[in-house]
Amino acid sequence: MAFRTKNLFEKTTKLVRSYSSDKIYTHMSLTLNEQTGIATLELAKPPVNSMSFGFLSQLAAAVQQSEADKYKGLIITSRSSGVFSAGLDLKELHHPDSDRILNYLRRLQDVWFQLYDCSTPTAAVINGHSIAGGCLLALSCEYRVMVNSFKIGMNEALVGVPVSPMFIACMQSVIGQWEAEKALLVGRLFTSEEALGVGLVDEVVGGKSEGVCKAEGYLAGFREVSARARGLSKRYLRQEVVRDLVRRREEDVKKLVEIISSRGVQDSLGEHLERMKNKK
Ligand SMILES: CCCC/C=C\CC(=O)SCCNC(=O)CCNC(=O)[C@H](O)C(C)(C)COP(=O)(O)OP(=O)(O)OC[C@H]1O[C@@H](n2cnc3c(N)ncnc32)[C@H](O)[C@@H]1OP(=O)(O)O
Repeated sequence: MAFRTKNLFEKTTKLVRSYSSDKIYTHMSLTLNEQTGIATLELAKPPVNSMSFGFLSQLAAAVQQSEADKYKGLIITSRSSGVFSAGLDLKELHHPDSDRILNYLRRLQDVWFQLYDCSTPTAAVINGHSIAGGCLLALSCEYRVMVNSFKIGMNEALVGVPVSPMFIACMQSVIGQWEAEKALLVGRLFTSEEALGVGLVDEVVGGKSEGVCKAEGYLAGFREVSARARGLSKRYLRQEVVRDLVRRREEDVKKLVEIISSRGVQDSLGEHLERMKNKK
């Protein structure tokens, strides 16, 4: 089989520069299978694929690349065997500079809109823990297959941070209002099997390669379907959620900055970071 690893930086220099002056595509790789037209985006920011400013910029560029090059599908997975993504980089949220946190959250919104609203068929192979922002990333894809023995969910309640509207919208759209409420208000992390039970993931498998096969199977299901009609239908199906969040995005981001910067939330974040340090 012919595989080609793209140097995304080369192809998207202009785009990437407009997002960030960070050196780009150091935190992930995008590999196109030229036979199937399906690309795999492998997250590779050790140790836990935390979503720093630079990570989000690269993710945005990779999603744009998949649209621009009209990939037949995009599979998002992790190079780590234990963590899909630990979510937002807690260091970005703790004692933030006011301009940086504003731009950071705006970038998070941008990435989410791009991925959630992209016409490219998307699938997540969740081959490790997938927490908060990591769960958002998986839920923004159309199809999720999860390797067993890991945890997935949005733990904001346990971190002491409110769950933001786009996280809520995504969770609601996948598991429904009541299940979302029950999970989000206590920051529940589901095992792979529990996630399957509640519909948070579509399949549970024994390992990553099996997961990739399942994801390829899902994406191959669109081979006979008009890409244009499919892309438009996806947008129509998701437009209500997108429209509402686009309309209120600036209001949401300013409110979130205010909340995150508050003394109580900063104290909780500090305690959470301390707990993680001390668990060793
Ligand atoms: C929109 C605005 C509001 C949004 C609010 C919240 C959204 C979020 O996404 S907040 C992030 C929430 N995520 C977490 O709370 C995850 C915390 N991490 C874990 O539970 C574990 O690390 C995990 C289960 C993912 C993996 O466990 P291990 O494999 O045992 O690794 P370690 O715990 O030893 O971690 C290794 C190393 O990584 C650091 N780390 C972990 N998570 C994060 C993170 N989200 N951001 C930054 N850094 C993180 C951890 O502290 C360790 O660092 P060192 O001690 O320096 O090695």
